[in-house]
Amino acid sequence: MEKELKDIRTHHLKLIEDKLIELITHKNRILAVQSEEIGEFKKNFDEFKPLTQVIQKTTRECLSDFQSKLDQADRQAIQQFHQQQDQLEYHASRLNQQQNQIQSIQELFEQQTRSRLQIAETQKAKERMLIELQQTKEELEQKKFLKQQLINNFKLSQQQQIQLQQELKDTEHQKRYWNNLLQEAKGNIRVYCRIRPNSQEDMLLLNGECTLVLRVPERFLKSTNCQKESSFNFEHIFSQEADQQEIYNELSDLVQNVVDGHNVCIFAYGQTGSGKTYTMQGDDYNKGVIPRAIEQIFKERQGMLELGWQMNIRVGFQEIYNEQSRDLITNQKCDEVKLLDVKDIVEVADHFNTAKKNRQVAETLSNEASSRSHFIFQLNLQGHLGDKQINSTLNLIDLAGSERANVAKTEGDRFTETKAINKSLSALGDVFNALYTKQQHVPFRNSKLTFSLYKYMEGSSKTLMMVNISSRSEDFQQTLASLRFAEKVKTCSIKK
Ligand SMILES: Nc1ncnc2c1ncn2[C@@H]1O[C@H](COP(=O)(O)OP(=O)(O)OP(=O)(O)O)[C@@H](O)[C@H]1O
Repeated sequence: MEKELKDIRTHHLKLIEDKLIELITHKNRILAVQSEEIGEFKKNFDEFKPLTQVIQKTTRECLSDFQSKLDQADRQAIQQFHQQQDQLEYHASRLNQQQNQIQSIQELFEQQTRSRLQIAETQKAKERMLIELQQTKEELEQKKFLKQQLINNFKLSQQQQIQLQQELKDTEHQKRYWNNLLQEAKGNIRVYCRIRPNSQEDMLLLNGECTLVLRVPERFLKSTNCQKESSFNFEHIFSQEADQQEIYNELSDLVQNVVDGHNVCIFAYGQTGSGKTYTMQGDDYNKGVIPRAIEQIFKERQGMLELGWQMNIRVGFQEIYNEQSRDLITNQKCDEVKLLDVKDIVEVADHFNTAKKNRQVAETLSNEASSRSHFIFQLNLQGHLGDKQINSTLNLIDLAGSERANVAKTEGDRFTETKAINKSLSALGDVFNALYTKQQHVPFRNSKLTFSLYKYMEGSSKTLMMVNISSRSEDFQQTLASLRFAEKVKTCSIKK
């Protein structure tokens, strides 16, 4: 076995060796062929070298020629590009123009569409208006018919109106007659009292609307010889709380008497500062008797004008100081004031302002003249309707401060003033007494005040004395004096 293996190996080795020898021989043959081919190639190369150089040169020339042609082509291409760009821009601008034109056309189109819509709406509105017109026409026809009916009714009611107006005139006449009777029943002279709101003291006690109790304050008990308490009765006593409207309500029927054709005098009496001017004139927010009376008379006049009356109103403003009378509009001394025609309340207010200014000037010249002088506002009413006539005057008087200073203790201007005031106020008391006790002789010539007012106080005239008093204990003596004066005036009406 081992021998067999050894033989096989030897055989194979022999085979490999043969193969290797064969390979090497083949290789050598190839190498020989190759070196032969290289020698051949080298020989060929040397032969082709000048040709190669010619080819290279030709190639270079070709390249340079090609390059210059390429440059030329480039330039041409750039030139063409610029030309085309110019053309493009030209076309672009044309395009823009065309676009703008298209836009304008579009806007025109939109406008047209809008106009068409508007026309359609106008058309609709026109149709609506035509319908409305038709309706109005029908309504007009109806109204025409109604108007004719109204004219017929109006003619009928005109006759009724004439009848009613006649009845109204008769009623007015009767109203005046009854109002006068009522005033006569109340007395031709009335005394009201108003307490100025200025203290919490209990010097004055109200007992109902007509009775007032005056208590003598402690410190005056020894100096006065009157009772501790005195009671006073008047037609009406206004408490401290009473406002301007409440006051006016109580005397507006007197003002009505003027419209009914009777003379009326309303006096505000009292010591300085007791509220006379406040009661008569008031202020911007609390109108007093004068502005309210003016309003009432103008209102009444309007009613009478509507009933066919011819009416004329005149006003005058007077001041009496130291027994001298002065017209506050002309600012001249006078015996009788000049009455001025007035159309309306505004004109009266204008004159009032002039009077106030003239009074203020005098006041600054002669120290508190307004407290020391009497102020008279006069309103004359004249009217006629057929055979009926009215000629009456309303006198609203803000008297000088009534304080009874001891004349003997005063000197100079104050002496003259006090004397004049005392004289005129006592003359007023005397005239009241003589008038309402029906004395033969009425001493109205005793003072400028009574002389100015006498003719408005006699006959069917009505007089109201508004006594303004203070409730402060330091004013006790003045309050007592005022109440006593008022009581004296009141007794005149009782004696009647
Ligand atoms: N009832 C009242 N309610 C409110 N204020 C009042 C009232 N009465 C008077 N006054 C005020 O008291 C002050 C004095 O009043 P007023 O001037 O009316 O007094 P008078 O009596 O007219 O004085 P004189 O005699 O000096 O003119 C004023 O400021 C006024 O506004």
